This record gives sequence, C-alpha cells and structure tokens, in this order.
Amino acid sequence: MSRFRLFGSGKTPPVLERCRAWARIVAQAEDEVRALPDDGLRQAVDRLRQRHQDGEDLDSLLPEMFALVREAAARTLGERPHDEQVIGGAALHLGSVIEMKTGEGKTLTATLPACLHALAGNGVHVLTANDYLVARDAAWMGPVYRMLGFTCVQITDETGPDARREAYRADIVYGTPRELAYDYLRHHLGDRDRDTIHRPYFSAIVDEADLLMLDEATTAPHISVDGDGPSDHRQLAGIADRLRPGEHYAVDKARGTVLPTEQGMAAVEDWLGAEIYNGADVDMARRLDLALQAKELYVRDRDYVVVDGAIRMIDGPTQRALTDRVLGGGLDQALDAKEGLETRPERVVMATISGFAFLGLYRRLAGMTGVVEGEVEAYRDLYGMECVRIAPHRPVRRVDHAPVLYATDKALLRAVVKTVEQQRGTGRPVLVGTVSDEVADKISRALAAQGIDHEMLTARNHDLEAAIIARAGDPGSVTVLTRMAGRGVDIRLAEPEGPGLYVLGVGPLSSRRMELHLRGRAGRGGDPGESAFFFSGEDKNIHLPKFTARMVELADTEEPLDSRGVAWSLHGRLNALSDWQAQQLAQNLRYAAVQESHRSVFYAKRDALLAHGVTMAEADELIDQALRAVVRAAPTGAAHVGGLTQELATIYAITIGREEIAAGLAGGASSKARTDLADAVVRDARAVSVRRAADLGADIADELRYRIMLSVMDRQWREHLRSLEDAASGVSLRTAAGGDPFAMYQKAATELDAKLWREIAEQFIGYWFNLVVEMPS
Ligand SMILES: Nc1ncnc2c1ncn2[C@@H]1O[C@H](COP(=O)(O)OP(=O)(O)OP(=O)(O)O)[C@@H](O)[C@H]1O
Repeated sequence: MSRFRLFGSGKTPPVLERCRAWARIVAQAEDEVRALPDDGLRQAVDRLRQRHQDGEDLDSLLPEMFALVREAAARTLGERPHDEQVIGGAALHLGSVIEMKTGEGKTLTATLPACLHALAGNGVHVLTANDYLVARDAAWMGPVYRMLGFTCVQITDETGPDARREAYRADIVYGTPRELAYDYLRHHLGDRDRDTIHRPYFSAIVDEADLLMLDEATTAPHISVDGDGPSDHRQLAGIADRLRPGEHYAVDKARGTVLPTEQGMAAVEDWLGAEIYNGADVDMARRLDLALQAKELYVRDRDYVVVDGAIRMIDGPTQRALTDRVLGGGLDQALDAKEGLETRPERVVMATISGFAFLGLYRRLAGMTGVVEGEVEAYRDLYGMECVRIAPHRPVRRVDHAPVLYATDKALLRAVVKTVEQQRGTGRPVLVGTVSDEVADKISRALAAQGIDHEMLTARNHDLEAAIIARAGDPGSVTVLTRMAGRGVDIRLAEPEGPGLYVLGVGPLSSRRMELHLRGRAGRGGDPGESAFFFSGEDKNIHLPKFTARMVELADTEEPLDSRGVAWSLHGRLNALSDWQAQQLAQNLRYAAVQESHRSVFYAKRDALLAHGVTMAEADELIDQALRAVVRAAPTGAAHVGGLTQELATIYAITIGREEIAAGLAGGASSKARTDLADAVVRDARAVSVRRAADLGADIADELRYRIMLSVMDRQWREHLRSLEDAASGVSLRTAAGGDPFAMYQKAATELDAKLWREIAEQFIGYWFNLVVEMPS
C-alpha cells in the first residue's frame, strides 16, 4: 500500500542515511568537546555563530553543534543524548517528521536542532501541546541551553504582554502553537509601535506533531469581542426541538450539516408567524440552522460536558474538557439554549488563523511524534514533509495482542471485566482506555458491580490527572481513562522489575492512531508491558450484517467471534476510518485555505500600512478605484444625472458640472464617454484631496489617512470573516441547489474578497474627504 512506501520497501531512506553519517561524525567530535571547561563550551558556540554569520551553512556546523549539546546535556542533566536521539535531531534539522516511540526522549532530542537553528539568531520555537508541557520542558531543558550561552524562555497563558515582547527576543522559546498564534493575531490587530511583538517566524520544532499538525490543523485560535447579537436562541431551540428529522430536516453527519426541508421551512415560518427563508431573514434562518446543528450534531458527554452551569467542549484528540474552547459563529449560544443555560453573548471575530496556516509561517518546520503510522501521506500532502522512523534505543519489550472482536457491546463489556480481573489478579497495574465518557461510564459500572476498585480519569475530572496518573503504575491498580492520546502522561511503574503495565483499549476508537498511542502507554523506554484491543460488532463504525447469526449465538457469552480473519479485516476498517478522517481534514483545509489566502494578502497590506501609512499616491489610487466604480455603476441616460451627481457629492466636494455628467451618462458603462467622465471625476477628486492635505498640513494629513485606513481595514476585515463564515455555513449556498458546494463557496469567497477591497477603498475616501478634524486653536 502506498501509505507505507517509506518503510515498506526495506530500503533505508536517504534522510536516515545522511543522519546516521552525521551521528558518526558527531561521535568523533566528542572527545575534543569533552575536554573543554564550561565557558569553553560557550566560546565554541560563539565561534560557530560567527562562522554561520560568515556564510557557513547550518548543515556543515551540525556535527560540532550537536557534540556541544550532547556534552552540555551530559553535564547539566546527567543525560547524554543517545545516537538515536542524535539521528532524530539531525532528521529534525532536515525538516522531517520523526517518529520516536513514547519514552524515547523526544524532549531532549529537540534541543539538538534547536541549538543549531539558534545559531542563525532568529529565534527558534519549540512547540508542544499544552502549557503544562511548555513549562515542564522549558524548565527541564533550560540548563542545557544556558550552559551553551543560549537564552531559553517559555510563553504560556500567564505570560504578560511585556514579558512576551521580551520573550520573542530569546534564542529558544517554548510555547503552544495556540499561544503563539494569538500573539501573531494580536500583532495584526495592533497599532504602530505598540503590540508588535513577534519576529519573523524562522524555525519551529513541533512536539506531539500528530496532534498539533494534523488534528488541530483546522482549529483556528481567534480573537473576538462581545457582540450585541439577538437573544432568540431559546425560542429557536424550542422550535428545533419540535422539528422531526427526516421529515422537517435532513442530517448529513459527514458534512456536518442539518438542512431544513421544504416542509420544515413551512413549519418554522408557521410557528414563528414570520417569513424567514428565501432571503427574508437570512440571519434568523442561520440561527435556526445552528439550533438544529446543536440538536443533531453535538452530543452531551461526547462532544461537550456541562460543568457548573456552563458548557465545556471536549477536545477530540485529548478528551479534555476545555474551558475556553468556543465553536464560534453562534453555535455556542445554540448549545446554551439547547441545554437551557443562560446564553453567552455572541462574539465578533476580529482575527483568526488556522493551526495549519500558523505553522506555515515558519521557514523551517520539523515534527516529532510517537506514532506516524497511517499519517505519512497526510504530512506529505499537507506540509510536504517526510516521515522518518527512529529506532528505539532499547528494544520494545511490550507484547501487543491482536485485536479481538466481540459480537455485541454486552459481550465486549463482560470480556473487559474478566480481563481486568485476571490481570489485576497477577498484581500488575491495568489501564483501560476508551474514547467516550459514555463507554468509560459503562465499564466503570460493570467493574464496580464486580467489586473491582478503580480510578476514573475523564473529561470531567482531568484536574486530578497528575494525582491519578501517579498511582496508575501501582501493583494491582485499575485506571479507566478517556484521555486517549495521554499527551505527556508518563505512567511510572512502582515495580520496574514486575510484569509491567497491562493496557486494554476498548473500541470504538476514533482512529488507528489512537489505538497505537494507547498501546504505547505500556512498555515505555523498553519497560515490560502488554497491550490488547477489544471491539464490538455493534460498533457504529463497522457494519457487519453477514455475521449476524454467529453474533446472536455469541451475544450472551464473553466469547470472541472466533474468526481471526474477521477481526483483522474489521480492524482494517478502523484504518480506513483514519483515511476518511484524513480526507475530511483535507476537505476542511481546502475551505480554510480560501480564508488564509485572503488573510495573507490582508495582513501584508496592513503591515505595509503600519510601516508607511497611506501616501498621497496611494490615496490617489484609492480615489481612482472607488470613484471609477461609482461612475461605471451608474445607469445610462439623462434621467440619472441627478442621481450620480448626488452620489458623488456625498463622497467629495464635486466641481464638475451637470452637462459633463450628462455627456458621460449618454454612453454605456464601458463607452468612451463614460471613461472620459470617470477620468474627469478622478482628476477632480484628486485635486480636492491635494487641497485637503494642504489645509490640514502634511503631518496631520498623513496621520489622518493612516488612522482612517487602520480603522476601516480592521472593521471591514471583521465583516469579511463573518461573511466567509456565513458562506461556508451553507445558508447562502442552499438556494443554489446541486453543484459542488466547495466550488460555490470559492465563488462566493472570491466575490466577497473583491467586495472587501472595494468597500475599503470607498470608505477610506469617504472619510478622508469628509471627516471633520478638530484642531486645537
Ligand atoms: N539520553 C538519555 N539518557 C538518559 N535518560 C534519558 C535520555 N533521554 C531521555 N531520557 C529520559 O527518558 C524519559 C522519557 O523522556 P521524554 O519524556 O522526553 O520521552 P518522550 O519521547 O517525550 O515520551 P512521550 O511520547 O510519552 O512524551 C525521561 O525520564 C528522560 O529523562
């Protein structure tokens, strides 16, 4: 299968060969480095920095730099990076996504390329999944960097604005993509001189790459303010409740849409006593869609939990309940209404960037993850990055059992209890992992019914995580968890010489990768351990009508379906599911890419504005653009002379006579007469503009144009984001029946983009000509 071509061929990929060769040279450089005193290490780094400034490239400095890092790590942490880590570090330098199994020491590996890239003096960002890991890793690795004379800082939610500005000057910055993306956005909402805190994005080394580069590629941090949206969510939730699926609306789970049918629309309008469809009240129609989505697509305790009267979204990959995760676009309010909670004020998004686009800002990007299986193609397609598997330092001793299929959920549950009981009986710690709180609850009840003591770690209590995990390696302890990927979860065995942790995964899992992550909780860094995976024929992801007879027979037992082939082939469908998810991701990214392309142009223009304001020549351009459009749009004929004159007069103090306008309107929009008129209008307005600048004085005029443009651009951008979201949410697409929704979205987005710049030009000149400036006398 092509997905595995990198590994399946049996040949050593060239990247790995290069890295191994480097590792041998690093080893040769070690003796010399070992003889140096501490400040000798720093001086050696200074010399490398100088050589880089003098033009030597990072490739050729790699062996010496890595040898220095190795020595510094040995001196400060007492941990000398293994050859595998050196190879991994080199592969990171080359921009690969490396796979290193859990517990192999990715944290230390990242310091090697981080120091190398820091030689360039542009700052290196080491990105990881959450603030806890940021703080842990920065504190842990800090001494290595400092011994080599590099500054290392962390940015978390708690870092204030001044500290952030300072932090971006450091050689190495630890942070989450989320926090750093916020800074990027803040920067682009900021004014001249103030709030400009980041530097060009040079190099990022991304830990937990599967989470941050794939799962969160389309999650978009955004900065928003409270809007004054309407408060009819509750009424609409009530209506959504009365509507019946199939009859009043159609649910498309794959697309994430719920669309009312003709009959549904009629019922809604009837109950509201008002027309809202066919463009009568687009906003209301959109909010009703949201109410239906909240009803059909979001399941309590699977997608969100209600804690202290507030909704918290559950983060899919990590199964954490997030306090600050919002869905945006009014969905949060619809969910509040569905649950009968007080509705939050709607937020107006001022700036947003997807995880994918944010990472795309870096000139050098590298990734580290515990599992690349099934994802090789995704990294290549999305990021153009190749995956490199790094062999474990100590061989994996964990025994992975083949997946076992049970006929029914009930049979599965019994088998789980029986297995837990058996394994616990041998005195080893047992970890049962699943994705949903619902399944975890069932398992917990079944265990309790058998009198088996256990701990639960779910989205509802992840604040107790550290304490629960600390005990999870005790002999005979049983832990049920839904936080599947278990980022940074390090279950330490209380008895290292014992049989090790037994991990039991219970389907349905959302992907094969989840399964591998979960299995990887056992047997860390060469520890002993065992893993198994049970799933049920009733799993929604698997449809198997053929086996019904046999399933009925086995339904009340804890016997697995005995055909191994069946289990494997169904298990294969879980892989297919990851493929499907990858397709979904690609699909979502296509939508996001449209917005990104607008954003990059917009931000570039905004940066230019901050750097040099709006020159008179640029103002002339905008005058040309806006007024020409007005003249061109006017209807032909003498009857419209008054209308056009009036319109132009509201924009600037027009001096052109009626006869000239009448002559221009005699011809059609693209006639010579019309073009002549447009030329005349533009000349006329430019002259007024020059007079205005002279009246104000050059300095004030410059400042005024800058201020106007900044406020107009920011306001229009907010509008634009909102319009794009509306276009994507499908309300405006629905009327155009059939066709490719993405193509329709693209078309709508292109029109909106043109509108954005047209309105910016129009509003800018409107204010420039008309804003009354009060000057101190
Ligand atoms: N070269 C080394 N020599 C000795 N110990 C090491 C070395 N490298 C890493 N370790 C130790 O191995 C353990 C695991 O390291 P780390 O947490 O970085 O692994 P990881 O690959 O990030 O695992 P996970 O995928 O679970 O996050 C740590 O306790 C670390 O101190």
